Amino acid sequence: MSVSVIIPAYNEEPRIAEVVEVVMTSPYHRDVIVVSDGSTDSTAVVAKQAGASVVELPTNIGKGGAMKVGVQEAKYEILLFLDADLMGLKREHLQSLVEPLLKGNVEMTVGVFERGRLATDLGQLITPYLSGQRAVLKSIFLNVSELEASRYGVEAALTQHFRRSQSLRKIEVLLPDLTHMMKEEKLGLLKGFKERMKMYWEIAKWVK
Ligand SMILES: O=c1ccn([C@@H]2O[C@H](COP(=O)(O)OP(=O)(O)O)[C@@H](O)[C@H]2O)c(=O)[nH]1
Ligand SMILES: O=C(O)[C@@H](COP(=O)(O)O)O[C@H]1O[C@H](CO)[C@@H](O)[C@H](O)[C@H]1O
Repeated sequence: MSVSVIIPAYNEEPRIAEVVEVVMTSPYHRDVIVVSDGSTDSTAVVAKQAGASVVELPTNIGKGGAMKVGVQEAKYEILLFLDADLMGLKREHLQSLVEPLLKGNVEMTVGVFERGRLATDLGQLITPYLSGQRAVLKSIFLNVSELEASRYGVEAALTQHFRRSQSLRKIEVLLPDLTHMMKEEKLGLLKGFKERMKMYWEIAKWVK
């Protein structure tokens, strides 16, 4: 069975190729969609060169909106979401994320970094439900309301949807030796911290 991979990306030119290239080597990830969310750098060009289908949004609409646009383009029922700034991604990680859905055991997996880097491991230990690495069924994703407006609240909203349901099943899967680049590393300490606070505010709105 095939899987659609959706990678929302905002100004990820230096990082996107590594992620797309790994996904392209995987046997069942035939549909690889990068949604460049109003990027002002060459994210879209680099993603295309690496082999992805690219949707270029003219303005930045936020992560949740970008994911929804990607889902509307997706060919398959199993969706795999990945962040564009992962460091150390391997085919085994993709397999761990999608296998429980391929077997029909659950409707969503959430990937948790393990032994990546202390700072990102700790973050995910405290709030695993925020992880951007997850596989979910398309029909369920499309049932969650207001994801377009959720920005960084998208993962919290998805997790809430599962918590409230009697029937939907999810599991956490460990992703060894994987990490991502933190906002402070991408943007500098001050701007990164400001963006982090904005992100927490966007998440808080969805934790009801
Ligand atoms: O407005 C935005 C902000 C972020 N992203 C993407 O969403 C993913 C997670 O964002 P980020 O790395 O900023 O989150 P962090 O991991 O630092 O919390 C990355 O692929 C970003 O490029 C996006 O598509 N639109
Ligand atoms: O884990 C977290 O607390 C945040 C912040 O991670 P960093 O402090 O930048 O390592 O990152 C995640 O949360 C966002 C909101 O759910 C997701 O959109 C990101 O994909 C995810 O990396």
